[in-house]
Amino acid sequence: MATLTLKNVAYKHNQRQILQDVQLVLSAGKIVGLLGENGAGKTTLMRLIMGTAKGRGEIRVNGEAGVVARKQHISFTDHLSGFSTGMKLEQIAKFYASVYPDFDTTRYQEMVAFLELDAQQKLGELSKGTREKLIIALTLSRQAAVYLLDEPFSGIDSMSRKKIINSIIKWTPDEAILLISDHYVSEIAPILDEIVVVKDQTITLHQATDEIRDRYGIELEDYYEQLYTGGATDDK
Ligand SMILES: Nc1ncnc2c1ncn2[C@@H]1O[C@H](COP(=O)(O)OP(=O)(O)OP(=O)(O)O)[C@@H](O)[C@H]1O
Repeated sequence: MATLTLKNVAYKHNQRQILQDVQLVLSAGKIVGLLGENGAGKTTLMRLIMGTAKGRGEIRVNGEAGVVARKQHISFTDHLSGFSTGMKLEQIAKFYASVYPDFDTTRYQEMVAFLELDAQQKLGELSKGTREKLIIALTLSRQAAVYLLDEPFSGIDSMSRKKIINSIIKWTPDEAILLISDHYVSEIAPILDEIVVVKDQTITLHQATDEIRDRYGIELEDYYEQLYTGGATDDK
């Protein structure tokens, strides 16, 4: 079963403390919202989990702490920055299939059809939203324990958002952990099992969404808003 644990994780950039004292335990079968304001450190946390940023502390995925072993269990597409803009989508998919033995081409083709991507289009021709759809298709087409989606809804219109949410529900394996970051919770609230809030350089809250609704009798959006206006407390 998939597990992701972070113990005493800290990260500095140019002498500036970005994250510190980060503790987190996530277990299999959960869709987890990683929430926080601009610059809170959500992307940094994903890059630390993936091993593309190096910090202090211990990060384990399925018990593996070493970066190479850990990476094999994680599917994360870091903004496709390594690909040239002239590459066609079908070439990118072929590259993924050749590099990742766990890449499921059938699943990818299904997602391409569902998200209405054009395999002949070039990366540089994609709109922001279409690019996000491609990232989701590539990321979820791998068979991994942990999936990381970094702000898949930025710049996305509401129809595409619904499609993306539906693809997440349909294609995220039941036994995996999906960590999905966003500034706002409203867009993804219906599919989240847990939320993790990054604030003041650390994780200030990790709670099940059912518990929030049951205990406080309010929707996730309102609860999250209260965290910033001082109304909600974390007494976990
Ligand atoms: N490699 C880096 N180069 C420059 N700045 C960095 C780097 N790594 C972290 N930072 C800084 O760390 C802070 C957190 O950034 P990060 O992108 O993780 O936040 P975020 O929560 O994902 O924000 P956003 O929601 O705006 O994407 C920022 O102040 C950023 O400038």
